Amino acid sequence: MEDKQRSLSVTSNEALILAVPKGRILKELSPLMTRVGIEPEAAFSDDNARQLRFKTNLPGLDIIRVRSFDVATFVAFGAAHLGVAGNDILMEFDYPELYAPVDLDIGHCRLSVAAPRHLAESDDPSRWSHIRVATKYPEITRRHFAARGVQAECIKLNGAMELAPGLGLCRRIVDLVSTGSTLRANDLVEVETIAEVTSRLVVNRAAFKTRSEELSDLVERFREVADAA
Ligand SMILES: Nc1ncnc2c1ncn2[C@@H]1O[C@H](COP(=O)(O)OP(=O)(O)OP(=O)(O)O)[C@@H](O)[C@H]1O
Ligand SMILES: O=P(O)(O)OC[C@H]1O[C@H](OP(=O)(O)OP(=O)(O)O)[C@H](O)[C@@H]1O
Repeated sequence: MEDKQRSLSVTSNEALILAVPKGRILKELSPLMTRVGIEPEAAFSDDNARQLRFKTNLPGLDIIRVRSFDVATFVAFGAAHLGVAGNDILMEFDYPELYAPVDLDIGHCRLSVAAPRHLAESDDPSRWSHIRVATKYPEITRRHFAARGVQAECIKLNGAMELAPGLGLCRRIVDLVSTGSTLRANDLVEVETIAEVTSRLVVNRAAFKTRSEELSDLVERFREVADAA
């Protein structure tokens, strides 16, 4: 309780900015932020509000709410000092400016290659030299297949990848899988796992040097809460 009421040791007039993803991760992140002692202003929980930047109970900390992929970009370019992003997104951008010190143990899923059931049953991956893949993750996909000498031609989609094989866009997809129900509902099967995914606390490396006291304090608070979960 004492921890929760601790204020930030602010070393600059400028508020620190925490970028959080809207959507599914926010549902898991909100109780974690409460345990860290961060209470956003009321408009943050109002789905109809058009506001994107919010004050918190901590005078030196504001929150911005952005698309999950954009969290990494805001933090990498220093527009936000820290944020929360899945390691799927961190792997896709591979920004050297990002430091990801805490696994928050939320947003569990995996990034996998999937194919129609009938194809997977007769497929021989050792014979592939070129494949076409629909995905939201073209960089991870290219790197993954290039590592074993396969050229992956990626078609970038932003959602509903599971439709692509059935409609002749490609034969394989790379997408996130959690329960597997989206794959099953579209008659696809997982062929291989590329990476296990959870969400991480990410910090801009330059900001971590220039505002180390405040940022280390926040990182430690998130670490304590994640470790206690
Ligand atoms: N089915 C899932 N189960 C658990 N975690 C998931 C799942 N799908 C995605 N995630 C995690 O949540 C993050 C955001 O998911 P997604 O890209 O689907 O965004 P969203 O919640 O639909 O919001 P938006 O597309 O508007 O940013 C992903 O980067 C991943 O880390
Ligand atoms: O294995 P499952 O439990 O079915 O979860 C996997 C689905 O979850 C994610 O989609 P999301 O619901 O976020 O939709 P979107 O990618 O179309 O935004 C992912 O892209 C899969 O489609």
